[in-house]
Amino acid sequence: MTTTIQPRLTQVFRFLHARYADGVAELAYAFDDGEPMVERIRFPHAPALPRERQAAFDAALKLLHLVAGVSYYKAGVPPKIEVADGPLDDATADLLDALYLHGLAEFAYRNGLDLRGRVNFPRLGAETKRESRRGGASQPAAKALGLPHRTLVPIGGGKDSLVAVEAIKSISGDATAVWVGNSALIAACAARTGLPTLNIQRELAPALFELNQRGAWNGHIPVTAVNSVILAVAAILYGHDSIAFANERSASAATLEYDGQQVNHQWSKGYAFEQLLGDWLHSHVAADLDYCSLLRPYSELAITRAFAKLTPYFDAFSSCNRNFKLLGPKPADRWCGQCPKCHFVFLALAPFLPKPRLLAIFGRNLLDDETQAAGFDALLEYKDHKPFECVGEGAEARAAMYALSQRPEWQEDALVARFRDEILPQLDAAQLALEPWLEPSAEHRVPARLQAALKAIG
Ligand SMILES: CC(=O)N[C@H]1[C@@H](OP(=O)(O)OP(=O)(O)OC[C@H]2O[C@@H](n3ccc(=O)[nH]c3=O)[C@H](O)[C@@H]2O)O[C@H](CO)[C@@H](O)[C@@H]1O[C@H](C)C(=O)N[C@@H](C)C(=O)N[C@@H](CCC(=O)O)C(=O)O
Ligand SMILES: Nc1ncnc2c1ncn2[C@@H]1O[C@H](COP(=O)(O)OP(=O)(O)OP(=O)(O)O)[C@@H](O)[C@H]1O
Repeated sequence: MTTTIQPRLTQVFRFLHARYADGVAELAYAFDDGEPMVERIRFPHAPALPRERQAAFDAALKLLHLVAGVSYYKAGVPPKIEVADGPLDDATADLLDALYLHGLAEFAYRNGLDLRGRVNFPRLGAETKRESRRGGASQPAAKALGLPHRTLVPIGGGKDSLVAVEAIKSISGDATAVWVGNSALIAACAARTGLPTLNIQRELAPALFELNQRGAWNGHIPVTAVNSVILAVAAILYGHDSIAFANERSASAATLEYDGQQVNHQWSKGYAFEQLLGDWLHSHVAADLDYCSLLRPYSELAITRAFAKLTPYFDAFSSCNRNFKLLGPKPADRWCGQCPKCHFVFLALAPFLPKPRLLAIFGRNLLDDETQAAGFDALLEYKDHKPFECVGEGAEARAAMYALSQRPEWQEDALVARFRDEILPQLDAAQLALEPWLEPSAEHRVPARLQAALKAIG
């Protein structure tokens, strides 16, 4: 029984089954011979699936099962992984090995675990591969399905996805604002976009919370990967040919390096994961289903500059992750004002907004509060590493702070003055310009039909 299992002592993590009926996907997992833990994803008003999309849907659902398993696997991290459907082809196993290793790197680091050599998804053996090649079924090559030219744009309640929405609207792209979960804040942002909306519900297995209470391993999981594959299933089901996330260039930068391994809180928002999943969807699901990030060429500072023009969202959005907890009470204010996301977004918007406007958004001046010094120091990578949160690079935080230290309206505020007097003398002034951060880089996977939207951002 799951209720009696000691998760940290388990030997096998088992992927039991993935089923879909009437708009509900059921994903089942177990430790050892324990009771199934079942996660459910609900797709509202799900249309009947056209027959020509069935194989693509099945492939996407199978990947969702494997990817969403990361929430449960982490509770025990047993030495063996079993997949009831049988071993995986190399591309699928590579994707999952990378996701579980790098997406759980922060979890492993903070729990003193080492997952290297431990995460091994079962692969087809050489003999099986030879057999299947003889039968003509080697590496899968998915067909184009003639999916409608429509884009799913995920909404996270923060600034980034709203910049992506407005960029797509600026080229009159046909798009749906979509979000996973039941956040009222995200729903309000999605409604404000004026786009058609789609709200997919996700229910984690209650057994996971029981395991957590009984001392399971716990920590950060690569939630953007889970949301991405939920949207891949939705794209096939509802008929969209593209999924445009809003993951910035800075998301690829590691939070810290430890024992020769990069630990990146935002790994599944980074470019390496985008490439792995984008290629996998092309080869295993549909040649005409594109997965990309519309903000990939841009730094956080380029994005906050773009967001500073989107005034209609100012009284609806929040980047503070405390709003998005599944369990427990939500904060009274949209911005808690204490966490790394609040610190970073305040700092990164400050160079681009009139000061009274910024203070109205946050209801306070975080840079004139000495008690917040340690939080801002971590953002600047001064005496500390970057926080385990979705924040920009240390160098861009330093560039923003430097810009403020040159502005009369900011330079007397406690933490800006402290930066000027204590931190600035230790820095190389040539590395502190804001302008280079506003230049887009060339690296992205935005499909040709959406590339005009990139110009609306930069
Ligand atoms: C909202 C939040 O930040 N949650 C993280 C927090 O969880 P907490 O225990 O404080 O509360 P709940 O969110 O209610 O979660 C309860 C437990 O459920 C498990 N869980 C939840 C969601 C899920 O997808 N899988 C799960 O296993 C987990 O055991 C929770 O304890 O701390 C947790 C432990 O460190 C984090 O796992 C929770 O993070 C959520 C998965 C989450 O949605 N976080 C996003 C706000 C987030 O971090 N986004 C990243 C995106 C980068 C990436 O994809 O890696 C970001 O903004 O940086
Ligand atoms: N609940 C969700 N459902 C679907 N997509 C989500 C959800 N939460 C976040 N995302 C998406 O994941 C990506 C990364 O999220 P992130 O939190 O960085 O973006 P954001 O909320 O738009 O901006 P901010 O950085 O200000 O928080 C974005 O594309 C966002 O839309």
